[in-house]
Amino acid sequence: MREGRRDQDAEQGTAVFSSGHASPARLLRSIVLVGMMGSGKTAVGRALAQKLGVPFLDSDQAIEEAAQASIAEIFARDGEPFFRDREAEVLARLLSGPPAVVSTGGGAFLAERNRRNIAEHGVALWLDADLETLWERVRHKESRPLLRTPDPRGTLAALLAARTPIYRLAPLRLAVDPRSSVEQTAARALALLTAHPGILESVS
Ligand SMILES: Nc1ncnc2c1ncn2[C@@H]1O[C@H](COP(=O)(O)OP(=O)(O)OP(=O)(O)O)[C@@H](O)[C@H]1O
Ligand SMILES: O=C(O)C1=C[C@@H](O)[C@@H](O)[C@H](O)C1
Ligand SMILES: [Mg+2]
Repeated sequence: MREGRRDQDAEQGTAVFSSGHASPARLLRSIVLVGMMGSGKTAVGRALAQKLGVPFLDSDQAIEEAAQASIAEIFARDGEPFFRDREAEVLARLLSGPPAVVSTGGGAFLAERNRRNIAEHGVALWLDADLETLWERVRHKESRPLLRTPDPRGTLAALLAARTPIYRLAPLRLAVDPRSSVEQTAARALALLTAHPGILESVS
């Protein structure tokens, strides 16, 4: 790790990190990033995992690897219900391992079975971004099949409105500041986790 020490704790098999002035700490539960497409779950999740010295896992990427197909291809070929079943299976598998940062697909937290699984094995952290920020980040990408509509911005707005009450069920929320870089947002996520009991255990 660039900014701090990273050891592998032989007994626990989990990483111990110390970054900047913080004391060394061990991640006790997986951090599961939830929120809309474009909120930064993948980008921020990867940076956060690096800071914590734990594996980074992404349910969308794991589905694509297992299916040897892109998410857009799976949606087109097998339909959304099939994708949601694979998403639940993959998420359960990713959550069954040692503590990690797990980024989910934008719809994963909507399913009760996934919320239950996440609460059992980890803690959900909602990346709460506003419509403008989300739209700026997703508008030039073709990879999100749910936005392949005649009015993708309107679709994004409708999804945001419908999903926000469910994302609010996450125990942790980070308001995404569009002026913050991925690195700065990951640092803010780490500060939030450090302040919340039961997530990081001091090992000093
Ligand atoms: N804090 C940030 N600052 C600048 N760019 C960002 C930030 N967070 C994410 N991005 C960029 O926005 C785009 C979307 O981010 P990302 O793919 O991480 O979203 P996501 O929440 O994983 O979306 P999905 O649910 O579709 O997987 C990417 O190009 C990413 O690099
Ligand atoms: O918001 C959603 O429902 C989705 C978001 C992406 O991460 C992918 O999981 C897929 O495109 C569906
Ligand atoms: Mg993602």
